[in-house]
Amino acid sequence: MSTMKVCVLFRPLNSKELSEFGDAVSVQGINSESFIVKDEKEQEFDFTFDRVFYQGSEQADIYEFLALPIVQGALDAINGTIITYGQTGAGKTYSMEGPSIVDCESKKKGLLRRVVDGLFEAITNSEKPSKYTIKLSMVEIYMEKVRDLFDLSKDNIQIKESKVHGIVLNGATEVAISNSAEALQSLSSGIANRAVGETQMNMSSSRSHCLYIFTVHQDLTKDKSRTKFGKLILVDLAGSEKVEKTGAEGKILEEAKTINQSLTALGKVINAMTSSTPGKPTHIPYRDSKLTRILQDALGGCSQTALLCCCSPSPSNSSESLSTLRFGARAKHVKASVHVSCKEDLDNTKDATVYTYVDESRERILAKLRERMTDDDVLLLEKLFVLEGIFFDPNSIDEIDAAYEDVTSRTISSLHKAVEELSTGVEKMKMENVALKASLKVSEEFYQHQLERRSLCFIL
Ligand SMILES: Nc1ncnc2c1ncn2[C@@H]1O[C@H](COP(=O)(O)OP(=O)(O)OP(=O)(O)O)[C@@H](O)[C@H]1O
Repeated sequence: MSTMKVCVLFRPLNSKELSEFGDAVSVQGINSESFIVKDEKEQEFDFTFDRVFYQGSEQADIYEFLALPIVQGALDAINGTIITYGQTGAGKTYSMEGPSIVDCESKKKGLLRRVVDGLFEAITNSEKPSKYTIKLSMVEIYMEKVRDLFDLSKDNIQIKESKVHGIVLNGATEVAISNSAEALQSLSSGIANRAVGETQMNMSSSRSHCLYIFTVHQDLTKDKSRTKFGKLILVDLAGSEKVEKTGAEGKILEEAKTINQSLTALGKVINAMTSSTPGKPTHIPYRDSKLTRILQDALGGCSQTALLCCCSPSPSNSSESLSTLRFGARAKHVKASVHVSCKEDLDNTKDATVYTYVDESRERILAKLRERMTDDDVLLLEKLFVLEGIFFDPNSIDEIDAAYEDVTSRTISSLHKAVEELSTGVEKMKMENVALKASLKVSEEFYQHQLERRSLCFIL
């Protein structure tokens, strides 16, 4: 099942484009999925995506088509990512925030506000006997450093991985939000902090990636033993334009290279997912950038992803628009399956709660067992597997992590020690070699001397 939805948005022409090129556009729509784009040489390129939003499209339509299924997924513990991609000024932030996050007429509200409203609306209307808790984190990635937008003093957040919670931003502020108004307040303070950070670091927001991370915890109240959680990440990427080609120097060039690296990493991850064969493990290079690492468990494989390729319709930007569209076209081939993150109490009779992380392999094993056994027997085996450590027991994850780190650091230090011992041994052997050579030389000279004496005696 393909869960990568790729859409294209052509924003309206801006005043600069109108004054330079009038109302000329490089895009010719065919229908709601296909269009043609002309490059500077008037060469035409066909594209087909899941949906095209032409100039004048409604923000509500974009939300409903692109984001709503992902919002619903997050409430069902399916991780999801919504990414806006495109050159600076193409409409990424406008799509996320609208013209302003707070002060904005209802029709123009961006994805963020609609996602928040969608989450709380679904919770209110939910017939499930569940208790939901939503938490929000906001971070910015600039020059490969992750900064907490709720606390600018945390400017180098580390990324960790836990088997229970997946990718975790170590120490990043998580704000509990219980309604749309609270969410809006937090979002606007994060966005204001981003502007403060921009001034502090003398950079532009278009040179950093901004991530809005919503975590939805769901406790099934009737059966307190089950907790599900889904993560929904909205990503407003840095501008994808090729600044290197413009002859930029110094800091701007460094920024451009870093952005390029992380967008390339994103492209590689998408390509790796695209070329993967079901059933065959493929290496997906999530660790190549902070961006892909953070998105690891909310991108591809086990999650639902949507990419909004934002483009200018102006002929003056056709080259950048084509580059954005090619990125989107590659992403379009992603095939993935949906995965549910779920912690489940398997033994309510015990004081200590035993949670089991439901992963795909475990589900596969259980499905196989269910073919031959009764549900009760499978449940019993499942408990046994947890006790025997055959299935993962997330309660011990911290201990496992700590033990793993411990073993790793012990291995590294014993390797260091071995290298030191080897170097000392080599030095010792070198010195012995020098001494041996010297004594050999003395012996040779002595022998030579004896030979000369003998031959002299013989002559006499
Ligand atoms: N869908 C749209 N409808 C109306 N105006 C838009 C739309 N998209 C963008 N604009 C206008 O274009 C301007 C630039 O858009 P925006 O700031 O969203 O670009 P961006 O891609 O986020 O750029 P950056 O990389 O600098 O963040 C906005 O100020 C907005 O006025």
